Amino acid sequence: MTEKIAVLGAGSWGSTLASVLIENGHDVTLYTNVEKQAAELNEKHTNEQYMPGFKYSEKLRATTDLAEAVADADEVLFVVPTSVTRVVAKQLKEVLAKLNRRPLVIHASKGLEIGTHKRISQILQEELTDRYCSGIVVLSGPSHAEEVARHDITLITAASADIKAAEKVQDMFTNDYLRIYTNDDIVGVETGAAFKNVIAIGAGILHGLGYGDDAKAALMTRGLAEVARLGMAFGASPLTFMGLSGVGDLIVTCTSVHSRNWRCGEQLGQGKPLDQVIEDMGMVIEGINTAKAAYDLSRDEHIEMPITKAIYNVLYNNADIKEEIGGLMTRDSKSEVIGKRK
Ligand SMILES: NC(=O)C1=CN([C@@H]2O[C@H](COP(=O)(O)OP(=O)(O)OC[C@H]3O[C@@H](n4cnc5c(N)ncnc54)[C@H](OP(=O)(O)O)[C@@H]3O)[C@@H](O)[C@H]2O)C=CC1
Ligand SMILES: O=C(CO)COP(=O)(O)O
Repeated sequence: MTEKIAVLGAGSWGSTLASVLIENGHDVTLYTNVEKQAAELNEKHTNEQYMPGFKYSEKLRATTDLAEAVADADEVLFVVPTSVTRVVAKQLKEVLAKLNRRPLVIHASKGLEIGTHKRISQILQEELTDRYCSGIVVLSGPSHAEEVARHDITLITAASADIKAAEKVQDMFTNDYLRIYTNDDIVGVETGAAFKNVIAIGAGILHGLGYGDDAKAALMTRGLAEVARLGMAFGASPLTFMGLSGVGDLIVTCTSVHSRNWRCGEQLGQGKPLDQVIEDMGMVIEGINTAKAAYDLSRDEHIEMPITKAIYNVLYNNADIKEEIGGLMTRDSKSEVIGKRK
C-alpha cells in the first residue's frame, strides 16, 4: 500500500531514507530548513553537501514549508540531529494543530538530549502528546547512508511499544537490500543507538593513537557492558543489546570509515583540536553531545560507566587521552560479569 510520508531532515540519513521509501513506491516529501538545498534537490536531484555524487529520484519533492510537507502525511519521519528534535517537534505540533492531523511518528536519529538526558521518543512524546501523534516507532541499527544509498545489504530494527505500528514501518522500508526486524524494547533500542556513538569516538581515538585490534575489541566489549548496565536500569532487555541496534550498530560505528563519530575520535587521537574536528566534519557528530548527557545521567543514577566517563573527560575537560587510558587500565581488578571481585 502506498503511504504518504513526510521526512523531516535532509541530511545524509534523511535524504537516503526518503530515497528508499520512494523506491518502495511511497509518496514522499522531504522537509529541509534550507531554501538552497530544497532547490538543488528539486531541480538537480542532488544533495552535494551531504551525499556528494548521489542522484535522487525525480519523484522526490523537497520543501522548506513544514505545513506543505506534512499536509496529508500518514507518517512523519524525524531524521534531524538530536539537539534540534525538540524544536522541530514543537514546530510540527503547531502545524498539526492547524491541520487537525495525528500521524504515526517515526524517528531514525541516535542520541540523548543534553540537560534532560531524554531519549528521542521521550522528547517526541512530550512535545506531540497522543493528541498529535498516533504512535512512535524507532528505526535503528547498523546502517550508513553511503552504503544504503548504493543498495548494499543492510539490516535494521523497527521498535515500538505498539508492535502493529512497528510492523507497519517494517513493511514500508523492507526491500531486497534493506531488511527490517521488529522489537518492542524501545528503551533498549534507543539506548544502544545513543551510546554506540560515544564508544565509537573512543574506538576512533584508539585507532588515531595507533593501538591495535585487541584494544578496539576490548573497548567495544566493555563499552557494550556499560551501555547494557545503564539500559537495563531503565527497563531495557539485555537481549536487545545483543541485537542489531546494540552490538550490531556498535560494531559498524566502531569500525567503519563512514562513521562521523569514529572519524572524530581518530582525528582527536591524532592530536587535532575538537573545535577543528567539528568544523571540518560539516555533519552531525552525535556522540559529542551524547557523551555529556550520558555522563550526567550515569552520575545522577549512580551507574558505573568508566569508559563513558573517560571519553567525556577527553571531550569536555581537555583531559590527556593517554592518562585517561592509563586510568581505565589501572582500575581495581574485577569479575567480568558481576563486577566487583569477591
Ligand atoms: N548518516 C547516517 O548514515 C546515519 C545517521 N543516523 C542518525 O540520523 C540523524 C541525522 O543524521 P544525518 O542525516 O547523518 O545528519 P547530517 O549532519 O548529515 O544532516 C543533518 C540535517 O538536519 C538538518 N537540520 C538541522 N537543524 C534542523 C532544523 N531545525 N530543521 C530542519 N532540519 C534541520 C541539517 O540542516 P543544515 O544543513 O541546515 O544544518 C541537515 O540537513 C542523527 O541522529 C544520526 O545519528 C542514523 C543512522 C545512519
Ligand atoms: O548510526 C550510524 C551507523 O549505524 C552512523 O554513524 P555516524 O553518525 O557515526 O556516521
